Amino acid sequence: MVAVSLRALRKVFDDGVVAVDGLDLEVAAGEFMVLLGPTGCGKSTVLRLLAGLETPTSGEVVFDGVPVSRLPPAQREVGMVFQNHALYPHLTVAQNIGFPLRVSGESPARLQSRVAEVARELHVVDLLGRLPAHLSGGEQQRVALARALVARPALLLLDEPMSNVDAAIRAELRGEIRAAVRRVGITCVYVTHDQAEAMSMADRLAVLRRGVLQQVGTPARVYADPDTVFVAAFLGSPPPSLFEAAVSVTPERVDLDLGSHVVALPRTAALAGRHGERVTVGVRALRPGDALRGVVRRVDNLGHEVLARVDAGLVPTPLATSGLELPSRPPAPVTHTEYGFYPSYQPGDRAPAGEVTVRMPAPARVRVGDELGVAVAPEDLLLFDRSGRRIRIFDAPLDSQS
Ligand SMILES: Nc1ncnc2c1ncn2[C@@H]1O[C@H](COP(=O)(O)OP(=O)(O)OP(=O)(O)O)[C@@H](O)[C@H]1O
Repeated sequence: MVAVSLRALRKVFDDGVVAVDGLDLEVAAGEFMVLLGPTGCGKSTVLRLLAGLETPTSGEVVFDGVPVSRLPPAQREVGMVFQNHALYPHLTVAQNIGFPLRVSGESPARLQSRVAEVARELHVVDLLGRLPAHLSGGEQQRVALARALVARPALLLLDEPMSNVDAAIRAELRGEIRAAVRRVGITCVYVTHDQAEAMSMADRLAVLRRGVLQQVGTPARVYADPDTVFVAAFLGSPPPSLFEAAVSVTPERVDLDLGSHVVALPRTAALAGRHGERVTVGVRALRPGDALRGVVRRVDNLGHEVLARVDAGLVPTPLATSGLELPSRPPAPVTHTEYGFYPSYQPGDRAPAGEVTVRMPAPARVRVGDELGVAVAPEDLLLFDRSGRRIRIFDAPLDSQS
């Protein structure tokens, strides 16, 4: 197990693309770190820099305190599984797993014992005699992982390893991969653009945007306490609504004017100097109540709960202000209740303009076209300034009465 430090890491490709821009990141020995971000944000480039497949333009990759940026891949003790982790089709599982050791000239006895050992760890002992064509997607995945681990690397790098796997078994595989990595006991950096994968697998996750680190922390912390509007929007299920509001500060009170409704906010230092400022507000899911009223535009029945999208007449944040370059698909018009165990939302989806999501325990008698009241409490609101940085409204009360 190795501790990894990335120090002011920067990678500019020959065509001028800045893929990684001043990245500082610490990965503790034995930690499972997930790099998360939209396509093109530089995740794979970071992994390739760790593996030694790319050389940094500036900055340093450090393993256990030792700079390794100039070391070739073979000297870094790194195991990798990339998106197209093709197994060799004419070799058995055992031969596939043992392949890296055969190439490095390992003795047959040692090769065999090591293959047996890693096959036990990855639960593929029963598959050793099979050809890859006779394995399920999940089994191929485990074999690829075994092959990456057979040489006892100090660091495991996984780049969207499940992208070729059926969506249906991906959730199960997440748990399997996580458990296998834990059994083996190895530092791991895992790249994905799938927030569910990141949230369920990471010890900590690092959110990247255009090569710049946005936030790093435990999934629970980053989800609940995002530093930027980009992070809030990227880690949202259901997708957050983003809308505009104005702050009003008087000696007595602080209010947030949503247009159709005013919410009293705590009198805290974070808001003191912001009278008249327009802010971006993010909300994930609200409860029924009587603060806002609107018409239900969409209903998702998830079995255990019901999500209703309510057009509450809020002023949507322009995409430019939100800092999101995520593809925003036009919302499909939904004229009926959608049933399903998982929301049909994709990472980066946003609620359509002016709509908020209301979460209700199932069963809930709500239909498209109904009018619904919505509660809004200050705790539901994530506020961001014009640059997209979070305004933490519960920090530092202005006085003891607040
Ligand atoms: N060899 C290269 N030459 C020039 N530009 C490159 C090269 N490799 C990557 N890039 C660019 O660097 C940026 C980051 O790419 P990278 O593959 O690291 O992103 P990513 O977040 O892993 O995306 P994805 O999820 O699509 O794999 C992109 O703009 C990409 O086009």
